[in-house]
Amino acid sequence: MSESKNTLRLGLPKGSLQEPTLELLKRAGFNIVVSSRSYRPTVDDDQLELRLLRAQEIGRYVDHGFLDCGITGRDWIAENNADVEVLTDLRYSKATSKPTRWVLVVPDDSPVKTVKDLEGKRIATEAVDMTKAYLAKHGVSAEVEFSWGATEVKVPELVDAIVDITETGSSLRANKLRIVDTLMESYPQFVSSKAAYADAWKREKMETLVLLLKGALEARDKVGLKMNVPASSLDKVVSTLPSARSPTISQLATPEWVAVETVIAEAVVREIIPRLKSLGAEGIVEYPLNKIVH
Ligand SMILES: Nc1ncnc2c1ncn2[C@@H]1O[C@H](COP(=O)(O)OP(=O)(O)OP(=O)(O)O)[C@@H](O)[C@H]1O
Ligand SMILES: O=P(O)(O)OC[C@H]1O[C@H](OP(=O)(O)OP(=O)(O)O)[C@H](O)[C@@H]1O
Ligand SMILES: [Mg+2]
Repeated sequence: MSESKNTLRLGLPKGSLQEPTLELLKRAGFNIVVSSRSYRPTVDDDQLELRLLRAQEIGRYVDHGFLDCGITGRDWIAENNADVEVLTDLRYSKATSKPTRWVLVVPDDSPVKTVKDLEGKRIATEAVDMTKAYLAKHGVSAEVEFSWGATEVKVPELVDAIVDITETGSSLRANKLRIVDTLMESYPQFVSSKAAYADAWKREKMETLVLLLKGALEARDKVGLKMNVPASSLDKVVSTLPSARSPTISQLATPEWVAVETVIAEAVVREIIPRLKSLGAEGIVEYPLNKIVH
């Protein structure tokens, strides 16, 4: 076991968050290979030592110091009451960039309208403590039973309501379920043990990782756009571009033309390009971005 000072042991979540997390690390510049059945992925950075663990357990293992740091959902860090340093929220999810939501859910045709209607009833969930704390906050006394998963199938035959995860809502629709309330929103977080945070080398390594991960996330839905524009329509072109900062404008060799370069949301490109074209822009080039670091 290499316990040398210059190694950072990072836990990555197996399960729902595995693929999006490896994809994000790849965009951040780290190529990770997970061979089948192996929970020790390899990475092209010999200062990193990786472990794949259940998302539910990473917070606890960081707290206890088996891992220096880890990426896992804020929901499980809170549920485990893990005493860790949160370096950052990482705004990605399984399928979209929306957060995971833990929701109180009943069958579409249930008479339950608010949490108060669950007085004396039964609720199944994987997040028992979160659910108990929520009921206590609302002064409702109901039985909360732990569910190992496939929780949607348990209403209405086994329980009156469930508290489960939703992202896109498709599982709820498929199971004809209705949301009564939201208990928590969660994104993955990058967390560190107190000891790793106090170690100058580890802390710097983690801060670099966080910078690269955030840069990769920031660039994810954006593209670069550059074009040549007649100087006479420059003002109109600039007001068409929804850039957060002003675009870069450079003079071309011919005085009547300028080059414009900017970063915009990929979602608006298909509307903007025809407008730029109609304003006389030429040589419009759209290119992908790997990272944006502010
Ligand atoms: N559909 C989803 N969309 C976004 N995030 C999700 C989704 N499902 C789970 N997550 C997030 O992934 C983490 C792990 O989720 P969960 O507890 O459901 O375990 P899992 O990895 O899906 O394994 P399993 O559900 O099979 O036990 C949590 O932090 C959760 O917020
Ligand atoms: O709103 P949606 O986008 O449909 O996401 C919600 C689903 O995602 C999770 O399941 P997961 O993929 O973790 O499988 P699981 O049933 O094994 O937990 C969760 O338990 C829901 O079933
Ligand atoms: Mg799951």
